[in-house]
Formats: sequence, C-alpha cells, structure tokens
Amino acid sequence: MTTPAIEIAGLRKTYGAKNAVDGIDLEVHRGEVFALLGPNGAGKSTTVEILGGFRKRTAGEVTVLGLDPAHPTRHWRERLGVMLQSTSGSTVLTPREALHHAARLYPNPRDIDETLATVGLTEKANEKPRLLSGGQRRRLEVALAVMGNPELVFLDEPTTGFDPEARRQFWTLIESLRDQGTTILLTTHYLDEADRLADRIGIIANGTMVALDTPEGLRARATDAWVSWNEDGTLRREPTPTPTAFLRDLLSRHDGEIPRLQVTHPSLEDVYLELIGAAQADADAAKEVTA
Ligand SMILES: Nc1ncnc2c1ncn2[C@@H]1O[C@H](COP(=O)(O)OP(=O)(O)OP(=O)(O)O)[C@@H](O)[C@H]1O
Repeated sequence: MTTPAIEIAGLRKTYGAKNAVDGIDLEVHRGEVFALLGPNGAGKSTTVEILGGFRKRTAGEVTVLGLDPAHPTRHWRERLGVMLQSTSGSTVLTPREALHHAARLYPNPRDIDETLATVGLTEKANEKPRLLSGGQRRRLEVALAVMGNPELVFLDEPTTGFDPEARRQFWTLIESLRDQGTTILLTTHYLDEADRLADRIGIIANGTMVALDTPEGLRARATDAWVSWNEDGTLRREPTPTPTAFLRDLLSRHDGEIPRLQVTHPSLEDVYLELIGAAQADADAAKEVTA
C-alpha cells in the first residue's frame, strides 16, 4: 500500500488568542481530488499554507509527499504545485514569459502553448500583465501551479472571479490531471464545483473538521425530501422522509391534476448550510458557557 499524499494529525495554528486551525486530522490519498469547504475565516487557507510549507504550524503532525513541510527541500518543492489565494503575480511578465520562466524551474515541465490553451489564455499569451483582467490573472496562476507536472497540487479558491466558461475549462483541466494520477487539494466556495470534481469533501468551521465524506455521502445525510404543490391558489411545501407515501396520500385527497406538483431532494448546498449552521450554534453555545 502506498503512503497517503497528505497526513495530518492534530493540526493547530493560533494567531494570538485566535485558534485559526483547532485540531484537524486528515489523510488525502494519492490520486484523490479533495475539496475543503467552509465559510470565510474557517481556516482553509491557513491549512493549505501550512501544507505547502508557507506557514509554520503551532502544533500537530504533518506529512506531505513523505516530508514535513516545515522543512522543505528543493526536490520536494518540484513535486508540488501551489496556487495560494493571495499571490501577487508578476507585474512585468506576459503570460507566456511567466510560464517560460516557471518551466525552467522544473525537471519535467508541461508544454507552454498547451498549458496556455488549457486555461484559455492563448489570445492573451503576449499581453502586458496590467491589461489582464482579474479572472485572467487567476487563470495564469492556475497555469503556473500545474506547469511543473506536479504529483500534488494545492489550489486555494482557484476559480474565484472566473466566468462560467473559464470554470468549465478549469474543471476539464482538473479532470485531466486526475486521469494522470495527480493528487489535488482545492478549496472552494462553489458547492457545484466540489460536487463535480471532488472524490471527498471536508467541511471546516471554526478551525475544525465538521464533516468528511464523499459528495454522495454528504447528500445522503439529509433524510427528508420536499413535496410542493399548489392548493387553492397557494403554494404548499412539506418535508417528508417518505415522499412516495406522501404522494399517495396527497393523490387520494385530490381529483385530477395537482398544479405544480414537485418532489425535490436536498442539494449539497442545503446539507452544507445545515452543517455550518449546527457548527455555529455549537460554537455560540460554547462561548456562552465560558462567558
Ligand atoms: N496572518 C494572520 N494573522 C492573524 N490572523 C489571521 C492571519 N491569517 C488568518 N487569520 C485568521 O485566521 C482565521 C482563519 O483564516 P483563513 O484565511 O485560514 O480562513 P479561510 O477559511 O481561508 O477563509 P476564506 O474563505 O475567507 O478565504 C480567520 O479568523 C483569520 O482572520
């Protein structure tokens, strides 16, 4: 059995009195696409920065590709691709020049033209950086992160600011990297993105992991379906764990067509919001106890 790409046990990071990361345990398997979700300030970026060797942890054990990121080596860095949330980017290099420069840092770089095309920057390859839009700069950062054909890629909110077409291109890129066996850890606020790309999802709130499951497993946590229909000109909506029985009963009480009859199942977003809401309520209750 191969060792996991990432192993984290009891990870903590404090900033003064603030527990930004408050005891996270996680294993990310080789070849897995793992998505970290969580509200603003949950601790996602801090975790990614520690894993990438850009930030020191306060406590805990961390191994990334067999090495402690607090003591990085050049060879280890060559095997990683990293896109942080707050990279400033070059102010002088065009996209082609930036990729050319990055390619020289790696033993086995990707093809520059193919990478520019993959992120939809072919037309902007020779553009001055100040003339690139925010979304185009982010696309360039994605390209830079994958330029070295990394074994493991960290992408912190990679598609923020992308137009819908750029997001689709990004999804195709992630799927092709996964097909090549690349391990990917990404953070996102887009539930549809996590649902589409991730093998597993970790949901972080207040620095702790409140759920860790496959997208399907998370969705299955919601037991109730919703039945909605129009009755006497009013839209009715009821939750039910047994929608078939509910419908049978509803049909027996109505003759003919029931206007706007619909059965829906909770989305990943519904489950996410419920988990985050519960975590926040727990945190508020804990605060009251200590106050
Ligand atoms: N350099 C720092 N100094 C002090 N506090 C910090 C620092 N960086 C982050 N924090 C705090 O740590 C917590 C976690 O921040 P982090 O950036 O990891 O969250 P996040 O989940 O990535 O949020 P977002 O979705 O907004 O990017 C926040 O409360 C934040 O204010």
